Amino acid sequence: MIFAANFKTNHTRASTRTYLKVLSEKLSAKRTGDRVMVFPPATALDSYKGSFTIGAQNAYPAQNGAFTGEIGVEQLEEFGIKSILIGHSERREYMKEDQETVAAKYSFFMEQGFEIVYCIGEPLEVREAGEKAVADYLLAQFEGIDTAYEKLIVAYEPVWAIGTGRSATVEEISSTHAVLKQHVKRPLLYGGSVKPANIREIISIDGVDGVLVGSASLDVESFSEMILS
Ligand SMILES: O=C[C@H](O)COP(=O)(O)O
Repeated sequence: MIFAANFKTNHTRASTRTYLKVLSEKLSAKRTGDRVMVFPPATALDSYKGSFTIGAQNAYPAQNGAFTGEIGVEQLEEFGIKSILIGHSERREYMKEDQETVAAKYSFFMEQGFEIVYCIGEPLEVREAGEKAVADYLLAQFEGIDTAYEKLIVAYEPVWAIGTGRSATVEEISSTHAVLKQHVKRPLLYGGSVKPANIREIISIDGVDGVLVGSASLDVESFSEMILS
């Protein structure tokens, strides 16, 4: 099982250091075979020691160069970071990353040998249009994406469940993951209001290989509780 924390625009360098120190102490009790990944904000990236993987929430698809405000591979290599989130719905929405942009970023970091957590998810109006509409929407988000890449992890995050406190139902997760598993033979995470109260139910669903957690991962006790539950 993969437990991934996406801090988004939360935590500082100091609070991330404290968080990871506490997390590292707790993870000695985790089940063998579970993986823990933490995606802190860029200012908190560093080469931390612990039984977790540190990943970047984003990076510009270049080794380095004249890309004001961006970080590239050079800045990630300094800390030995080789995992990255790509396609998160918040970047598609707020940073206007369209499918072409997302696919180009994916191809670049795939060529660099990065482990990629590739995020997909439908808006509420698509969910309300029915399961076929959801399947069509999600499969279109694999346009330009090499789903055979051995370092690919997919995260299914229905947009309407992100940050709302209302996760998708067991039936919605089960049926959607079943469709995705027909097309992608890689680990498949669920994200969208995962928290200690629903984690057991969600990771017990067939086709769920882990979770990508936002809000409920910001507190190390909460994230640890989900991992160790
Ligand atoms: O990357 C994490 C997802 O956006 C889920 O966020 P959330 O747990 O706050 O709903």
